[in-house]
Amino acid sequence: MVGHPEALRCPVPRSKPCHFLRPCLWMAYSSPVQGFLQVQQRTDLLTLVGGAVLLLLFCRVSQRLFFHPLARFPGPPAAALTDYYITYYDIFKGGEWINQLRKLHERYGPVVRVGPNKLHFSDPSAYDDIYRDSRFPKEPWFYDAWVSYTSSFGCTDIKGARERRSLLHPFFSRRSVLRLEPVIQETVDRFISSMKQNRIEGNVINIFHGLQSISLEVITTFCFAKRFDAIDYPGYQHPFLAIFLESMRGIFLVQHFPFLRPLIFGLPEWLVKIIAPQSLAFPAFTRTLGDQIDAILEEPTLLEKAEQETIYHHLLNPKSGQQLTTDALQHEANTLVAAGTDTVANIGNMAMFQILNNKDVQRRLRQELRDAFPDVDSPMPLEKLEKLPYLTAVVQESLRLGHGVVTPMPRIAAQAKSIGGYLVPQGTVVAMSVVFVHTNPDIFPQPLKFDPDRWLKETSSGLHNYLVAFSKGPRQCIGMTLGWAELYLIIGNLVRRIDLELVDTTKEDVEWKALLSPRWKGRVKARIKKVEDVVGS
Ligand code: HEM
Repeated sequence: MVGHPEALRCPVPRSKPCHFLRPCLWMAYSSPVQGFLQVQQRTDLLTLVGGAVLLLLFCRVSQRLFFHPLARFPGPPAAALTDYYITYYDIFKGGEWINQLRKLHERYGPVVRVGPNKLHFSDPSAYDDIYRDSRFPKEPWFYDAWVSYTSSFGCTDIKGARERRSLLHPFFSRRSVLRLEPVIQETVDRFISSMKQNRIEGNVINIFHGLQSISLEVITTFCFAKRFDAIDYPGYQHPFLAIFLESMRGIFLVQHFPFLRPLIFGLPEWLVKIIAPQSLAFPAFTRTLGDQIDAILEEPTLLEKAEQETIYHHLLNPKSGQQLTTDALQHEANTLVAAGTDTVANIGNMAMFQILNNKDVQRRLRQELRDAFPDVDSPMPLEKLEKLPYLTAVVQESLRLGHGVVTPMPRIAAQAKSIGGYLVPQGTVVAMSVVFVHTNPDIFPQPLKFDPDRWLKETSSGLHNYLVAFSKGPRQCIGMTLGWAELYLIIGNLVRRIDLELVDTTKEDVEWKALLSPRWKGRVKARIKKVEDVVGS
């Protein structure tokens, strides 16, 4: 009706305006004035909406700060208001969340509110309360980002996870791992041969990359009966390993900004390459593993022809009673390869640095291994390595200081429960990084010192309860037996059969930032001093 004569004629239809009012009314409904009024109305509307938003915000802020069930727990107000508090340390400060957690616990005590609905604990007693409770599911917000919701790792449904674990369990049993020991040994042998070759060429070795290629070879052989031949790559830098590391960064990004997921997976590759090239790593990672699964599904005889049993024998076993979709097979592959590669390499990296950096540890370990295997040519069976007390203590101490997974793994308190002595309301997201158990000075005096002897004292039997690198409870690491086996065989063989020395490496090189696992700030570099003997040379 704007500007319509009818509209001008009957603004006040029932009362006849006096002469004085008429021009005023005309003015009021003429275009410029009406425009002004419209602007006015719009401003009013904006003010109204703005006011409503501010009111809602005010209510939200007050609810989170003063009336939320977690309001009584101490912590920074910013964390009580938004989960982006953690995002800031995880993403913008690049893996600084654990350091910030340390500061928060120093300031606020053993329990800190780290998100609107999240608590983090630092008292070791809380670890069992959280992770051993079979009623506490994994938190979907955290685990969905791994694009492995139907896998053993990513499944947040308690019953679903139990079923998947029971399907996988036979493969990870002690008996299975012993049966597969020759695969690990053969991989370590190839690695030692390649190190000898590097020595001839005068190359310094990046220990972490070397160990990553061993663990990748082992897990892909176990999964798909296929080697990636990562050990044969120059500098042990198989492209898959670079993709793998980048994809971890991409996952963290998607975790904090879930709206990015359809962008990464939906947009054409050329566009993502321009906008966020690093995020392409994850699709590339899953594609590489997807290709392995497609190959098995197209040619099932690949598994039959395999020299040893593989994980996919179990997953595709019709007798299991579980029919896995292609997506589920893919998710499990993502999980197994990621979980089996980085963890072992990280702990091994810490172990080799500490051994080579500490002459006394190196001397005692070598002596024990020499006594057990006087002939350097003789095989070093896992069962015999496991009986060596000092080697065992070195592995334990490496697990303690290498941690395994450092980012706090969140669980949902399915019921109100006392955790670390604090009554936590039902529905709260609770977590505790293993770092707070492994570096607790009351349990491990001088916690940052690499001291294998702490595991050998008569009083140390209770210490095992506080070695939680593989976590605890119903979602404890399913590959724990395999992880231990790899560490015994890698460390035992490397220390007994070659004489390594560090090159330009200091303890700052094993400082880390948290990106699920520790991400080393530097590199542990070493070269062979003397070859006592090398298998396959
Ligand atoms: C030293 C080596 C290893 C360490 C320190 C380690 C540590 C861990 C930790 C802390 C978890 C619990 C994660 C969570 O709470 O969500 C876990 C889970 C898992 N790990 Fe390991 N791991 C190691 C080796 C392996 C290996 C070799 C495999 C073999 C594929 C493996 C497969 C898994 C799987 C499938 C899960 C998920 C289990 C579940 O949620 O039910 N891990 N690991």
